[in-house]
Amino acid sequence: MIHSSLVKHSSFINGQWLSSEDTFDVINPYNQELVAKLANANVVDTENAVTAAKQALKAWSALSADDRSIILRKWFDLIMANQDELATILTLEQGKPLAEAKGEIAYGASFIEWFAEEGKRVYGDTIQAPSADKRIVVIKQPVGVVAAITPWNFPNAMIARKAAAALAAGCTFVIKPATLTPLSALALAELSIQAGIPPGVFNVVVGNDSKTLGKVLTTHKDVAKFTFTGSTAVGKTLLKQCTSTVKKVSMELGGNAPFIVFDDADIDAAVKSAISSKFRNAGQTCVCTNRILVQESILEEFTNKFVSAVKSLQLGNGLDDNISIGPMITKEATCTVTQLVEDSIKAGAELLTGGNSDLGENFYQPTVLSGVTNTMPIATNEVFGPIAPIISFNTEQQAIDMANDTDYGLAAYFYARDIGRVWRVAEALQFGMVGINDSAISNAAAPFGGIKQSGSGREGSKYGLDDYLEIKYLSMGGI
Ligand SMILES: NC(=O)c1ccc[n+]([C@@H]2O[C@H](COP(=O)([O-])OP(=O)(O)OC[C@H]3O[C@@H](n4cnc5c(N)ncnc54)[C@H](O)[C@@H]3O)[C@@H](O)[C@H]2O)c1
Ligand SMILES: O=C[C@H](O)CS(=O)(=O)O
Repeated sequence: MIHSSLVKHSSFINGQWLSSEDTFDVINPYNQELVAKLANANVVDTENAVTAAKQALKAWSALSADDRSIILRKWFDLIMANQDELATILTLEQGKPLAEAKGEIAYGASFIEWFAEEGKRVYGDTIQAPSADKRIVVIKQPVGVVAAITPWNFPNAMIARKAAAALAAGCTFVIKPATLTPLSALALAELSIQAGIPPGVFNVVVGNDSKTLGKVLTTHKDVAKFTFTGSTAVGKTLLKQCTSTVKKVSMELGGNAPFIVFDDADIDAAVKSAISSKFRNAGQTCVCTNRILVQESILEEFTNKFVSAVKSLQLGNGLDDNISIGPMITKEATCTVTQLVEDSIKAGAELLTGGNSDLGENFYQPTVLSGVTNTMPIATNEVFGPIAPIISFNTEQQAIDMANDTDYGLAAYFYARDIGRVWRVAEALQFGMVGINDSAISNAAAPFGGIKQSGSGREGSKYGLDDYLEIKYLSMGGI
């Protein structure tokens, strides 16, 4: 168990901490030890959270963007002042190495800093009217109460990335974080109090009956907008549930990122980039490299250098120094990747390094498979684990066709130096985000999001507010 003033044990609704006899456990993925027992929210609690957000909306949206900015900036300052403690809580509930957890806290906070300023840049229009006695004005207003559901793999940043834009736009917010990793969200709630965010503006509902709580958030008539980050399968279910009240919806879903290495690439740079993109968060990242496509003429050189680098990665407890890969989130997740590897080897792939680990039930070694085809399970599924499948190709068009042969369209990466190739491949790849000689693509200034079955909408950047604003057209006659 962890003892910190930022560790909270119940939902946060209308500025109050809820209590309940019914509890659920938060478990440390490293050793399966109990981290905390939390009060389990129910339907009524969730409805009360929406009501609190609706009641707080008028006053919060009536504040000037500057006044909201001051409060959000204070929230950012408090998060950064508590970065180490927040990171420790995050690693205890999610497992990632502490250095990555600290990075996630700063990354999540950067969206609050970004939208504290961006909220001041909501602009409207005046439009030339068709007749002299009319005037046309376009204004933008906050959509209203926003409900959100987020995943376990980035338990701080996925919430901050949404709440920052929603609050800056003048909306109020109800979040149901992942059942496996609720502590980071509750710590943000505690700091929201200290920042002066009024009761009802930021509400956190925690519970282990996601389906029931999610049904309230996707069907409640007072929720104007629903935003989800998670798997494509769950996203489709929630999207359907939102139709009954025609909510404004944004979806950040699954991915199947290709990492293409062409024969004109800087191979050493490509190896380093592929390692960080593949093994960040033990491969449990939506924009992780999922398939490595290497041109035949450089396949041996790239593979040898990549395998050598993988063998230097250290598996262990995220709280310890010099650990590059922590545990996977659950035993079930480990079993899933084990099956994907075994099925691909049966289909003809070769294990170059890695495989099962004796460190514990949630551990799987950083693994490289060669001789993989784009139709093997390890290439067609979102692996969400520390497995690097290497697929060879001959021509540029073959690489593009293989990269695009997926229902996902979130992130893609490629390494090349010929300027003509860079433009041809960048424009041909069917993904929302493309890293060119770069795989560190996530930041608050850029529009994060996907196409196809990776979702809709964008988070971060000047585009990130659009999802939380409604356009209103004013027609003035009789002038
Ligand atoms: N595109 C992005 O920005 C992004 C970011 C992070 C993760 N992801 C994706 O999320 C997935 C991994 O996260 P996960 O395992 O938590 O995903 P998940 O879809 O299983 O769960 C996500 C959230 O939905 C909740 N949930 C699950 N079933 C539900 C239901 N029937 N009704 C209501 N809520 C429900 C969970 O409790 C959790 O809070 C991967 O596919 C990954 O690619 C995408
Ligand atoms: O897993 C999904 C996250 O959005 C990854 S990132 O931290 O935004 O790159």
